[in-house]
Amino acid sequence: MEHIGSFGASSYSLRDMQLFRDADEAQLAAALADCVVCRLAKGKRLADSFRARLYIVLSGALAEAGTDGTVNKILPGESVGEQSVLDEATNLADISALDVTELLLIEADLVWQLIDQSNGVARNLLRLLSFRIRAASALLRRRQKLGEFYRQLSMNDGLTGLYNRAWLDDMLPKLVATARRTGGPLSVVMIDLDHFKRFNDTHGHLAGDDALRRAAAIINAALRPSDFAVRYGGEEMVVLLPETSDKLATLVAERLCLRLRQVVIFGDMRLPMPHLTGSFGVATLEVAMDELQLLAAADAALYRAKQAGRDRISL
Ligand SMILES: Nc1nc2c(ncn2[C@@H]2O[C@H](COP(=O)(O)OP(=O)(O)OP(=O)(O)O)[C@@H](O)[C@H]2O)c(=O)[nH]1
Repeated sequence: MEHIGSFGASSYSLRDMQLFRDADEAQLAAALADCVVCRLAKGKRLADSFRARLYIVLSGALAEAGTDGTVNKILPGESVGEQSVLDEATNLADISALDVTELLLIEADLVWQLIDQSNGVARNLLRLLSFRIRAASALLRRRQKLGEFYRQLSMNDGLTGLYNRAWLDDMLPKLVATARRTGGPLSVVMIDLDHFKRFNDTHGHLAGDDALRRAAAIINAALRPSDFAVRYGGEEMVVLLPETSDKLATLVAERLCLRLRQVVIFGDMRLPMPHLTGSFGVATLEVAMDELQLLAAADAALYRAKQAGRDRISL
């Protein structure tokens, strides 16, 4: 960074600077006359490792790079470093010149002096900081929303919108632990669509995808808000039923089985497989079981439902 003279000897006007707007110009001009004006070549970083200072852009522009890849442009009349002056820390993280840039450099002591002497400067500084806090909060809110969006994406299955296997692996142990702690029942229903390979072979994979989406929507819509539907893999789904006994889970599975059977995939009954059916395996957590054994029990029950002729439930 090259020192090119004093502010008093330069042709720059205080009127154009946010921090000095509506403040006593003559008083400020006298106070700032000896301050250094320096020039930063295009692309050069504003390296300020040892002292907290305020910089006001006189011409050109600075780029302040955030840790999230955002770039904040600082234009003539705007300043950087207010916060580092106030908290006496050097935090001019990653600031570089977008163009040949001339800066007014004000040492921290002088900034404090100006604040003490001028209500206008103090007010402008507060306004600036308030604006920055608002901008930072808005950015934080945007990031939170984005984070929530990606969290949802990572938990849900892309085709059906049901929870995915990763969510199940995370959540089922927690549900099991809760059931153990409270002593309440926990049931699961494993669901497998019947003859789905034949459905795909007959109507094509895209129609198969569509049917799978329909089946998932039917199952999801038939559950209580406290239940969870998960795509377990392929055409297999799992329903988690907290606070649900084996008797109640059987009723739920029967309802799901009936609802699925009633769905009309193709209105034209002359087409092969105009309906979808599913087989359902019900299991309820027992004292010695962990989550894997609970799923294995539901899977074994599902196998029995398939063996018994499909389109039915089994315990
Ligand atoms: N369209 C579509 N098909 C899928 C998807 N995931 C799995 N499948 C198909 O589902 C079929 C499952 O076939 P199988 O495991 O043989 O079972 P099935 O034909 O349903 O027979 P049963 O289960 O014994 O009644 C396979 O053809 C898979 O390709 C998917 O996301 N979309």
